[in-house]
Amino acid sequence: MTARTFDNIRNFSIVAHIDHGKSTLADRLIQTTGALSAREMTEQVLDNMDIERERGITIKAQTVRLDYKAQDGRTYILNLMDTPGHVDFAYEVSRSLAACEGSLLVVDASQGVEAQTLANVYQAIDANHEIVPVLNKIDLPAADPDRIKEQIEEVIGIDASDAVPISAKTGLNIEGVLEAIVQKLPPPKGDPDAPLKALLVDSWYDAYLGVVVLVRIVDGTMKKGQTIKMMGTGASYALDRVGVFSPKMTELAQLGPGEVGFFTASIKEVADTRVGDTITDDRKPTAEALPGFKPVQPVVFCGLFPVDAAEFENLRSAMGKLRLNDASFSYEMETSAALGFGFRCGFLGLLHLEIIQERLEREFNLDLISTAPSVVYHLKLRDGSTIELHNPADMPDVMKIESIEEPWIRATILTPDDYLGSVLKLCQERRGVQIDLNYVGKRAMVVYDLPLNEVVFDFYDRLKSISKGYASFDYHISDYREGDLVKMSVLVNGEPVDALSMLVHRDRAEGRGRAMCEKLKELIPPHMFQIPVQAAIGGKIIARETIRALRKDVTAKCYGGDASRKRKLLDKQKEGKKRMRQFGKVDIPQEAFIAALKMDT
Ligand SMILES: Nc1nc2c(ncn2[C@@H]2O[C@H](COP(=O)(O)OP(=O)(O)OP(=O)(O)O)[C@@H](O)[C@H]2O)c(=O)[nH]1
Repeated sequence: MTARTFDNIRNFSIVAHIDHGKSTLADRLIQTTGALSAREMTEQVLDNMDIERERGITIKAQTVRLDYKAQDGRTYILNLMDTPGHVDFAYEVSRSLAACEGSLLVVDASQGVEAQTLANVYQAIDANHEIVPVLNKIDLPAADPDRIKEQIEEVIGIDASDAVPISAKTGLNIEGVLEAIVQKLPPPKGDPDAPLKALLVDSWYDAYLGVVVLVRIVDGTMKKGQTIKMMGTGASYALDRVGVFSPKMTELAQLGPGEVGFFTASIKEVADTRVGDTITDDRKPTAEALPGFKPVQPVVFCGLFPVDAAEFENLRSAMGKLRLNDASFSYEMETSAALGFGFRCGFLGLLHLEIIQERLEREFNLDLISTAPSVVYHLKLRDGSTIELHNPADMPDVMKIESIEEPWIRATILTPDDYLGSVLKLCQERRGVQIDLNYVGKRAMVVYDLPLNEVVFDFYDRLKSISKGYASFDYHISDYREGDLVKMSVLVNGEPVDALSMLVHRDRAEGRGRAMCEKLKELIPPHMFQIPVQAAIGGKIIARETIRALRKDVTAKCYGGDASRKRKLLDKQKEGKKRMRQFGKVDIPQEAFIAALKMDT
C-alpha cells in the first residue's frame, strides 16, 4: 500500500479581504468551466443565504467541483472550497483550508493588502498551502498591479512575480487563473488501497436529506451502502448517498483519495457530526485519526428574550432549528427578573450575534429583546474554585471573589497614515497595549493587545468611522489576563435592570456609567412621571440623569383603561412601531439594550 499522486485533481480555496472580489471570482470560475448554464447562474452562487447576500459576506463554507479542460489538453477536477472573510468566522476558514493543497490569494489591485488579507493568508501558509496571488479589479482606473505585487512580496513575503492580473467583474483573464491553478498548485496525494480516512469538513441540515456532511477523502474510498464510523464520537452510520456539488448535488458511486464531496446517512442532528472528526470504515478502520481542529468556543454571550412572553415556545423551537445548521451557536434557558423566560446564547463574535438575531426575527417572525453582550470571564473564588461567568447578572458577591480574568485579543489594524493618530488614541482609550507599529507601503500597520470586552461592542464601528472606512481590522483571542473589573449596575426609576449590568474596568467605570445614563436618557421616552436613571457599583451611585416627565398627557383619556391600550397610544406618537419592555412602571425600548453600550468612551 503506497500513496499515489492524483494528477488530475486540484483542491483550492480563495482567501481575500472582504470585498476584494472572492465571490465574484468564484462565480466566474463556475461560469467559465461551464458548471452552470447562463440561466442557472444566479449571481454569487456560493453565498446562498439571504442575509449573506444582503450583507455581502460569506459565512458558511461551501464547495463546488469544476471540470476544466486545460491548455495541455487534459481535463482536471478542480474543487473550490469557499471560505468566509469575516474575523468572526476565522475557524471556518481554517477548516476549509485543511481540505486543500493550495490557495488563490485575491487582492484588490486598487486597495492592496488589508488586515484580513494578512490574517487569511497566514492561515493558508500555516496549512502548508501553495499560494497563487491574483490581482483583481484591474479594470478600475485606480488599479496599480505593479505596486500591489511589490506590496505582497514585501508584507507577506511570498513571490508575486507570477501574480495573475484579472477583472472578475468583466471576466478578463479568468483563463489565466484556471491555468495557474493547474500549473502552480500541487495535486493531492493519497492511498486508494488503505482503509478509509476522511476529514469531516462541514455539515448542515437540509430539510429533505437530513444532515449533509462535507468530506475530504485522504485515503481509501467512500461508497454508497458502506458503514462508516466517526472516530471522535464513535457513532456508526450506513451511507445513503455519496456525491459532489457541481454545484448542483450530483450523486456518484464513490469518492476516492484527494476528492471533496458529500454524504448523507440518516444523521439527525448537525451536533452528531463533529467538524474536524475523522471518518473511517466501520469494519476496516484506519489506525490513526487526522489531527482535527480545536473546537470553537463562543466568545460573546447575550440573553435573548421574546418581547411577548407567549412566544417563548416559538423562540425555543426557532433556536433549535437554527442550531441544526450552526453548531457554533449555543443556547440555554435563562430567567431574568425583568425579562421573564428566555435564553442565554453564545456566539463567535458580534457579527455572528447580529446575524442570528436577525434570522430569528426575519425567518421566524419573532420580536426579541437582547441583553448587553458580554465576554466570558474567569473568576477565581476565595474558596479556591474557578468559575466561568457568562452573564454579569450572575456575578457572585464580591466578598467571595479573589480575582477576575478577562479575555485579551491580539489585533492587527492597517490604516492610512492620516488616521494613525486617531487609531492609536482609540486603542489607548480601550486599554490597549501597543505591540508593533510598521509600514505597509503608505499605510501603517499597528498591532495591539486589547481586552475583548472593550472591543465587542463598538470598536469596529468606531474604527471605521474615525478612519472614514479605510482602516481594516483583524484579531484573534490570545489569552486571559487578570483585570481590576467591577460590576456596574443600572437602575431605572430606582429599580436595577439586570439586562443592562456589565463588568467594566474600575478606571473606566465612571466614564462608562455617565455615558450609559446619558444614552438611556435619549433612548427612553418620557413618561408621565420623572424617571431617574443611575449607574452604580455595589451600593455607590457613580452617575445619574433624569428623564423629565411628559407635559402633555396623551394617555389621559385612557385612564382606567388597560395598560396595553395606554401603551399603544404612546407608541402611536412615535414613528413606526417600537418594541418596548416594561421595567416596573417604565417602558424601555429594545434598542436601548445594545445602543446603550455603543458609547464613545
Ligand atoms: N470594478 C470591479 N469590481 C469588482 C471586481 N470584482 C468584484 N468587484 C466588486 O467588488 C464588490 C465585492 O465583490 P465580492 O465578490 O462580493 O467580494 P468578496 O470578497 O466575495 O466579499 P465577501 O463575500 O464579503 O468576502 C462587488 O461590488 C463586486 O461587484 C472587478 O474585477 N472589478
